[in-house]
Amino acid sequence: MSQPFGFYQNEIYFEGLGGVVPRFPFTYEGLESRAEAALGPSLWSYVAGGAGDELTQRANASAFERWGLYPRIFVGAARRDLSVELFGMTLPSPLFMAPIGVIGLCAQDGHGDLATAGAAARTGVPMVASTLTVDPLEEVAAEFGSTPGFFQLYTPTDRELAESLVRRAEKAGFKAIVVTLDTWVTGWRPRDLSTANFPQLRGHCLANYTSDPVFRAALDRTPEEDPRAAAIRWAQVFGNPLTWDDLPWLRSLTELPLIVKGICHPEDVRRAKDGGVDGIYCSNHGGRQANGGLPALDALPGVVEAADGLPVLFDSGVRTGTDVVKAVALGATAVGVGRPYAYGLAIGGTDGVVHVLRSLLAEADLLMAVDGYPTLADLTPESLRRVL
Ligand SMILES: Cc1cc2nc3c(=O)[nH]c(=O)nc-3n(C[C@H](O)[C@H](O)[C@H](O)COP(=O)(O)O)c2cc1C
Ligand SMILES: CCCCC(=O)C(=O)O
Repeated sequence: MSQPFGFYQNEIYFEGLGGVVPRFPFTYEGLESRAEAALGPSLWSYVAGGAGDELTQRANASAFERWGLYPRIFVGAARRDLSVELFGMTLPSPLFMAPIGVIGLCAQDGHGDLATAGAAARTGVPMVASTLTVDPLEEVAAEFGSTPGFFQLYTPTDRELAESLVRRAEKAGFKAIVVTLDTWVTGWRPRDLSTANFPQLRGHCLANYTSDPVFRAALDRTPEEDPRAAAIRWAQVFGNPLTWDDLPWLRSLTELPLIVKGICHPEDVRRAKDGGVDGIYCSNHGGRQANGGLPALDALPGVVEAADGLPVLFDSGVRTGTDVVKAVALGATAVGVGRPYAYGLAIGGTDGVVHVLRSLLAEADLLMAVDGYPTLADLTPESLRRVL
């Protein structure tokens, strides 16, 4: 095994001995305030904002406070192993980067998807690339190095286009397809409404569409000649209110592992499982879609139980390494980080994302060392106690 994740702490201290002041913040609040300054009001409201009065968004994060980890003694957790098996791959840790649409814009040069993919290559932490990347999916995949990447599909109403996107993702080397089910229409987002964000962002969402032969064939004039017509066509095909009747078709799209994202109800898990999916992704989209809902963490145990051995990916509210550990203890196979890495990207490009990922992993690793949980398998619901 390469050096433990917790070694990041030593690196920072060594640099400190040499008088080097850390470039990036170590708390979520620190990331937020630096990112807000870097992004400017419009992008900040898009990334930081959520649905309604953001009750669910806040509840997602505070749900982690209601669980406390028991320390175990005399365990000798000097060596930790955070590796995890997922869809036949061995990942160095349970951490992955959740899909973030138009994240490209968060980087100074506007190519943040490529910078994020570069951070995946450097850390071994997989990126789930959104359908809404600013650069085409093939260019994003080319930056992954030996780290596996997953492709997140927003299923268009044009089935042929959906098939084409999946074919391209397969060809580009993506290792799994994540179909997001909770965003065929965007939720009520007051911050985006007050900055009239979406019409502006829309122009940057199109790369995977305008580079697609099926999408292009449906246009009278090329997107280069008539970008407005391409944007209109995109708005027409983007959102598909899928039903259970569509699951067999989705399943037939690929031989790659198929994961459905946005699942919180155990009954939905059972139906998805019956439909032959390979993984369940428990998430409420970081509180960006529906407000007033259950914190995703509170939905996780029911999802895990119903998944009955099927891998469960989780996100929504993960802010620290201890959050990662708690989600694993509650049964998540892999844990997605969202906004924090977008903030790292805004602050420092690839280096900023690498910093956020390494910080999360170092904190998780050191917590497992101090509290006596040498492997992920040692973390179970019995390791936790409800504290509030
Ligand atoms: C700015 C932004 C854009 C997002 N875009 C997508 C997307 O394109 N596809 C998707 O499935 N989820 C998207 N999500 C949701 C994330 O994948 C994830 O569920 C969410 O960020 C988790 O919440 P957290 O960031 O508060 O932890 C987006 C989230 C943010 C913050
Ligand atoms: C039109 C959807 C935008 C990307 C997304 O999923 C989000 O903002 O949460």
